[in-house]
Formats: sequence, structure tokens, C-alpha cells
Amino acid sequence: MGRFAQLVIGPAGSGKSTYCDNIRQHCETIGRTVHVVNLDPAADAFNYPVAFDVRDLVTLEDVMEEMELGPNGGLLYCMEYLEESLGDWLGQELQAYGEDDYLLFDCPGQIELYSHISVFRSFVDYLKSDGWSLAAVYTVDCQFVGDPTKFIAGSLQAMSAMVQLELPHVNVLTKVDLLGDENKAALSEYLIPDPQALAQELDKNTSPGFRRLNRAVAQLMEEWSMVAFVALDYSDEECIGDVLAQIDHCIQWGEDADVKIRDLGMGELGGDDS
Ligand SMILES: Nc1nc2c(ncn2[C@@H]2O[C@H](COP(=O)(O)OP(=O)(O)OP(=O)(O)O)[C@@H](O)[C@H]2O)c(=O)[nH]1
Ligand SMILES: [Mg+2]
Repeated sequence: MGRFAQLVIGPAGSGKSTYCDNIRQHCETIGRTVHVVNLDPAADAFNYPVAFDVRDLVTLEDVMEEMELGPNGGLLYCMEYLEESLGDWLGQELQAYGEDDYLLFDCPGQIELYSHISVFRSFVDYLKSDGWSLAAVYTVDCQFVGDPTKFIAGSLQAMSAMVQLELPHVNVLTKVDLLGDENKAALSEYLIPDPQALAQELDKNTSPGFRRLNRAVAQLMEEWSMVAFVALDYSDEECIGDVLAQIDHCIQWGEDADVKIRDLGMGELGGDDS
């Protein structure tokens, strides 16, 4: 038993909202319920039904107008306002959700929110203290595949969020349906990347002065050995199921359900504990 959540984060346009909608639809198909929460104060339209919405607390449009801020400063203001309102607004919204509920938080796309400022760390700490079991799902556009420079930059951003949030973390490569045949074939190399091979590729694209830096970055990725990706193809229900199962496992969703089924079986069939 418990309450479960995924914090869906990642760079702008990397497919967070699409991920939330597809996971929700997949769950609906298999008879599971998940609720999607909008945490993006700048969002304007959704494909999914919104369980609750940060725009009921604060919107980017209002902040830009009232505080005379630009879009980036305005978003930071909104998120700091959210951070201050966790106990009131979020606490109240979460009261509607109880045992076994499962939420997907669709987050904004500015990556500095996950590495430079404390709002999401505070958000995570609040949910944990309220009894939620949660994981970070970091979406990365698979256009990074095939370009070592972009791939390393994306991996380092993902690592930075991983370190800041200290959550079970799954990196999801999105838009794999858009990959050309050549890059599709290369995909498996990037799912569990070999940093030294990537550094060699980087050397080809950078001037010799950067080689030591390339080695150092590769070594960092190797030492943490935590940067791995799963590819998500929405045209393949089995693939969606596998990705979801991996995240469920991180947050221990369903483990109680197994125990309950086993208990029921033993009770009805008169089995013993052995
Ligand atoms: N073909 C394809 N398109 C995708 C996929 N995922 C996302 N897209 C498209 O990419 C664009 C951006 O997707 P969103 O889900 O809005 O991305 P986001 O990360 O929520 O964007 P922001 O909230 O603005 O940061 C949209 O046009 C989506 O339809 C995918 O797996 N395949
Ligand atoms: Mg979005």
C-alpha cells in the first residue's frame, strides 16, 4: 500500500506532456488508473484530463503582466511561488488522493529548474514526507542519438537532475519513431553508453585542446555509471508496458498487490507458508 508518483522532467520539447498522455492512455487500456497533474504555469493546452493544475495557483501570463517580467524570470517567479505554497496549495490538492493512487506530474521544460534552484528538491521532499513513493522520469529527445556532443550534454544534464533530486531515476529516450534506419540501428549503443567510446567520438568533433576535458567528462560518467536510457516507442504497447514496469519497480508499485494475490491464493487454496 502507498501512494505513488512519477515526476516527469526534462528539457523543453523533449516529450514530457506526450509521455504523460501516452502512459495515461496505456494504463486506461490495461485497466489501471493514473492521474496527470500539470505543474507547468506556462502550459496552454493538454491532451489528457488534468487532475489538478498549478495554473489554479499561479500562471506565467499573470506573473509577466503584474511583475513586468520576461518569460524566463516569470517562470522562476512562478516556481518560487509554488515552492512557498507547497504546504497550502499542494497539501490541499493531495488530500483528494489516497492509498494506491498514482500521479504523473507533468513539469515545465526549463532544465535550470532541476539543477540550479531548489523548487523541485523542495517539491520532492514535501511529497516524500507526505508518504508518496516517487521516481524521476527524465525525457530526452532521441535526436541526441548519433551525435556524441549532444548525447554527452544531455547525459550530463540528466545526471545533474539525478544528483539534485536524489530520486530513483529513469532516463527515457523519446521520439524514437522519428529515427532514421541508421540511427535506429545505433540506438542500442546509446542505451547503456560506453563513455570512453563516446569520448573518442567527441575527440573527432573538438579541437585537440579539449581532449583532456573529454576524458574527464567520460570518466565522470563512467564513475557514476548511472547514465542509462530506455527507448520508448509509443507505437509499441509492449514497449510502453516495459518502460512503465521499470518505473513501477523503482517506486515499488504493485509489490503489495503481488503479496495480496499470493495471500488470497493461499487462503482460498489452503496453501501453507513454505
Ligand atoms: N513523433 C513523435 N513526436 C513526439 C513524441 N514525443 C513528443 N512528440 C512531439 O514533440 C513535441 C513536443 O512534445 P511535448 O510532449 O509537448 O514536449 P514537452 O516536453 O511537454 O514540452 P514543454 O512542456 O514545452 O517543455 C510535440 O509536437 C509532440 O507531439 C514521440 O515519441 N514521437
Ligand atoms: Mg509539456
